[in-house]
Amino acid sequence: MMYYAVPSLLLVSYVFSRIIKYYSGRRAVGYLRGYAPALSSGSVLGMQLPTNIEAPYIWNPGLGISWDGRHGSLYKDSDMYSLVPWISGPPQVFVASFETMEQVSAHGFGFDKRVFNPGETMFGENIATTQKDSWKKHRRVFTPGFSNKTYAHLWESTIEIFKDMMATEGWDRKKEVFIPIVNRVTTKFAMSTLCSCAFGFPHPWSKPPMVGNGEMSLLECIIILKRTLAYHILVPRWAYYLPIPFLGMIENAYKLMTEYLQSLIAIRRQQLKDAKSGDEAPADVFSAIVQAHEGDEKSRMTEKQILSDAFVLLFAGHATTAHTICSTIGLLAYYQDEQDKAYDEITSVLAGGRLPVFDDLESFMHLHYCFMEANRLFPVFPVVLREAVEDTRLTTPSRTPGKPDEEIYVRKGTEIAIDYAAIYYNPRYYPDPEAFKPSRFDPAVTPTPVQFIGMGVGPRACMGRKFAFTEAVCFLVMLLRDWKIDVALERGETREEWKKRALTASVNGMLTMAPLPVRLIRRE
Ligand code: HEM
Repeated sequence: MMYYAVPSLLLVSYVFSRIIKYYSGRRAVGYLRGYAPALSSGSVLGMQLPTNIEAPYIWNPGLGISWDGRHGSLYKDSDMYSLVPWISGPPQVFVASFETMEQVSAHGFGFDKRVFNPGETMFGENIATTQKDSWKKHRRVFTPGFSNKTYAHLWESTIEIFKDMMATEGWDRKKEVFIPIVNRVTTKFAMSTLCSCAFGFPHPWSKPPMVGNGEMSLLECIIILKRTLAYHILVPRWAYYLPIPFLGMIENAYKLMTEYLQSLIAIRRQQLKDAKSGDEAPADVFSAIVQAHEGDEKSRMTEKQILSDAFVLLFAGHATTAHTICSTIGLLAYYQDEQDKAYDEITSVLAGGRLPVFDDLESFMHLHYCFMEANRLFPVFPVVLREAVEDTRLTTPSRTPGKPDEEIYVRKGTEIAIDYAAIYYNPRYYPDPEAFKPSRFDPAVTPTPVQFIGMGVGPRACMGRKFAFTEAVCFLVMLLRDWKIDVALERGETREEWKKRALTASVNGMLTMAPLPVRLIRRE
């Protein structure tokens, strides 16, 4: 009898604790209508298990819930719904209206970055994860690195790296080039420009920087860390000492990245010291971060924070831009009329076939709009998370004209998911949302242009916005100036079938494009 009593008691108390979790979760989301999955959408456990988002019963929505549900099927008749998990994860409120997004993104309404942030598991607190005064400190440290001098240098470097890429790949000697996976090219390109202009060290196309005495490239090391982030959160430290090859690989990548960043920091400190006695010091973002180990209390950071910020810069600064340049190329390959408009703009600005200069940036507005529209159709972050840091009120306009705003009271600890994907695919905000229409952002064509929110809104909006636009526009000008981009069809495939195969994406931490095949045809 006793044999069964203990397990039964444990089972009963577990079930009881889950019931309490569910009901306190319902109270936390102000009893907002929604779903009761077993796991919350960002749950680490859920990332490893198969996901489903079919209403009415969603058991594991997974990180892809916003992207998979971008056409709004989960919202029914309101712009808010809740996910209250009963096994693991915090209660969540998903919001898909501009008004609520602004409320949650602004300071002072009781919302901030999440207290437990998976982005901190590897290297600790950094600019993208921290809150309040600590965040202000990180932001202050980064700011001088994002100057016009940086952008002008970035423009020049983009041109140089573009030429290096063309020569090294042998494309500059060809009339037609087949690129089976554009994603790889744009990733390497964005990494090269970031290394040169944010970190101040070269990343030649033929000889990318290596980590750990040539064990693997810097890019490969970052990719391993990105793909295995969930293990860092789930697996306890002691497990890495067990003879399990997979965990050994993660630990090795982590160790190599730490050593690499520490050596970069040491070299830069020395350069900055030498510069004080005459040499010219690099004035990039990395220098700004590295120098934060000295100075007053207001801006001094620990070695751990410096290392974590350097890693975030390395990651956020290349993967996001690479993804969006890749999707822009894919869309321009398919929508030839938009590519023609971009080409006409380029030939009119670069009359006489001259090279573009940084001062031309604002003249390529159609390319800006193409990049924004690519970001709208394939947002790198389909959802952005915040947390209620106090009990607070959340409102959203009613969908029924004349009815008062919907209002709920959320408890401290509730996660708010700003559903960018659902906003972007909502015809109320972006008419004909499936279509690639860059001119929807253009005030000269659309009297009330739509809003660009793809780099966040409010004080936590993207620091690298101008960096990304400068690089992307310059890269696209260089590419389209000399090459017509076209879809690369498989035998017997139609353009429509290519679109279904290639212009598609899935969530893998962030949104990831499917392998994108294109052809480049040299312009006469
Ligand atoms: C197309 C390219 C990019 C996109 C779509 C993008 C998107 C975003 C978004 C949506 C956020 C806000 C996240 C939130 O509210 O929680 C953000 C923050 C950030 N981004 Fe970007 N980003 C891009 C490029 C870059 C680049 C090139 C850099 C650096 C060189 C960068 C550095 C950062 C940093 C440091 C933050 C954190 C800001 C803070 O919390 O104060 N991003 N980005």
